[in-house]
Amino acid sequence: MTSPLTPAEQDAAFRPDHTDPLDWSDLIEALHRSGLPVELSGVESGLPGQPGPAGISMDSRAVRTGDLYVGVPGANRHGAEFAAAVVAAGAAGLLTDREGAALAGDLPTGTPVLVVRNVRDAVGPAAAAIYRNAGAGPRMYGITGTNGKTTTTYFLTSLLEAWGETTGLIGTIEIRAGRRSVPSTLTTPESTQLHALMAMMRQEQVSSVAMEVSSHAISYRRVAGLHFAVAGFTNLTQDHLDLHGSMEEYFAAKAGLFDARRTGRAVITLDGGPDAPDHDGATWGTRMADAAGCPTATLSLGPAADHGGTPLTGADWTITSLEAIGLGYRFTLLHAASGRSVVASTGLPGRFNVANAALAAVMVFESLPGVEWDAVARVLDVPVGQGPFATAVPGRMEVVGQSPDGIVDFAHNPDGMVRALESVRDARQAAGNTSGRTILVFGATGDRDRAKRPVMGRIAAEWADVVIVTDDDAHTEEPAGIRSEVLTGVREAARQAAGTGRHVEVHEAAPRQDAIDLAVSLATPADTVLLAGRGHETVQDMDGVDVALDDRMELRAALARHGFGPSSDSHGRGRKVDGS
Ligand SMILES: CC(=O)N[C@H]1[C@@H](OP(=O)(O)OP(=O)(O)OC[C@H]2O[C@@H](n3ccc(=O)[nH]c3=O)[C@H](O)[C@@H]2O)O[C@H](CO)[C@@H](O)[C@@H]1O[C@H](C)C(=O)N[C@@H](C)C(=O)N[C@H](CCC(=O)O)C(=O)O
Ligand SMILES: Nc1ncnc2c1ncn2[C@@H]1O[C@H](COP(=O)(O)OP(=O)(O)OP(=O)(O)O)[C@@H](O)[C@H]1O
Repeated sequence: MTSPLTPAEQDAAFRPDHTDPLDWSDLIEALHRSGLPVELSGVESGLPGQPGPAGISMDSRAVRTGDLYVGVPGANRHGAEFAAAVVAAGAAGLLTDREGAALAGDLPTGTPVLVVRNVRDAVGPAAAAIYRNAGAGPRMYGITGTNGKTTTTYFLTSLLEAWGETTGLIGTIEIRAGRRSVPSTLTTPESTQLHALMAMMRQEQVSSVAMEVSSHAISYRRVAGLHFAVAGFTNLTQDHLDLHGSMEEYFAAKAGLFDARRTGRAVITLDGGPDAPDHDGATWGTRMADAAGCPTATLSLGPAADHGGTPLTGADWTITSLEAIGLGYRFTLLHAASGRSVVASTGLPGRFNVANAALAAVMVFESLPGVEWDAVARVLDVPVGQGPFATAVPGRMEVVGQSPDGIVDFAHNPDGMVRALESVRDARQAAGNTSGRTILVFGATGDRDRAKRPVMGRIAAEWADVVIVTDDDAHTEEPAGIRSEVLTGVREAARQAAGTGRHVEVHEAAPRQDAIDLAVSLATPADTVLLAGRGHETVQDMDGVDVALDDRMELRAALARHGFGPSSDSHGRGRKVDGS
């Protein structure tokens, strides 16, 4: 992910207008209360008289005067290497581990150095204390899962706003506090920034925050010191194995969110993804519900599940019917305990967006138990294309052209690819379009999870009629090498398809702008051009060079160049997909 902001600009955007300095003794006391013994060095006799920290940062490029600088060990270096420079630039003191204290060298006399055993454990509690976040602040909604986090957070804020809440949003695309918004760098920011943000949310009188919680964030303790009123789980499928090593480890990282010390109530989607291998028919969702350490409500997607399943028995909430209308859907959600149902609709293509909308609705119901059912029904039960789940989410199944349909989606892992490809095929079928083809443009990211490249290549050729392999963020890797690994999978599946009489046309084209133009040049009005992988992103990282590239703009321009028109509102007549 690439942000147009520098680390310092990004960090500045997250800070509240003012924070009173925290006494050093109060900071040490807060760490002790969190079970973290602190050794103090750098001060000869007791704590210094000067003010304690009024901010906190773990990046030397973003440190401000008066900050506590946190030196964490990283993959490339130890952050404490920068301690002398940041103290000279005005940092109030250093929080680090033993190794960091040694690396920091001689700091000016009187600079407090707080030494803890595992510094990542201490950052969240220290930041919470500095920004006075204990027990204060907006109601927090956390979302985890491989896919659907961003979309669900947008649906959540949109629904909460319909109830008159002032919302904040923290995720892959942007960070919003009321009316303030900045583009994101990470899906879940570091805890230094998260706690600053919480203070800013209070300042902006935000009452509820929807936040994506990545597995990286849990593993790196970024959410330490935060408390979620409700946390939701979408699904688990292959991704991020470079960090976690195995699906079991990836699952365990996600499960860490549903710890009673961190979360008040869990909402777990049971059938949002595939079965968990070697667990006797259990899905990752049913395993997550079993593993959750806090009170849990379960959601079964039934007809909105992958390939349209039967609802799982015993779920607290169930989607009982689903109707496709234009590119969107209308669905019914049943609450088992009360026997009551609500009808809701989403304007976004893809059954998975019904799953995201249902999860958002259940999380709100579960967080506001006294809420008036009829008031909720009035907000949700509106025509497709209206209401809280009509919200377009930037770069998520975003429709930018029609005849041919031109769609930009962020699918960048195997499951996301299958879902996106399936939904465009379903939409054509439901519209009675039998001649249209799927023309897919995608690539894989460099320096990340190589194992998924051929897998995504195979999926592309299994589902699309024309596959154009191009570049994504190559980072420091050679782009042609990445394309070739993807193409291995594409060609293998295309050969298999040929054996069954299905022809898949395969191309390699770069740069990405050329690939998009090629896709549109091959399209007829009955086809769908799907650009997968980059979604809302506007900058492509090619060996450290930021190249301006927005798939949505490129696709619009290519459609116009080839004489096709832009999209118009597409909500048409109803077509029954499934349900009771
Ligand atoms: C691979 C990875 O996760 N790296 C994280 C890690 O960086 P690192 O170990 O490479 O750090 P390093 O370069 O060795 O530096 C060590 C320390 O020195 C500091 N430093 C370094 C250089 C400098 O000039 N000044 C300075 O202060 C760094 O801020 C860091 O604290 O520690 C840093 C500080 O805590 C993180 O910001 C950084 O996240 C990077 C930016 C990142 O891209 N992470 C991605 C993979 C990520 O977290 N993604 C998830 C999931 C997204 C998804 O679901 O798809 C997310 O939540 O975004
Ligand atoms: N519930 C879902 N199940 C499966 N796939 C989904 C789901 N929701 C969205 N997708 C697919 O995954 C892509 C990413 O969606 P979204 O950004 O909402 O997820 P995310 O979890 O935030 O991903 P990331 O953290 O990588 O941004 C979408 O563009 C779509 O192709």
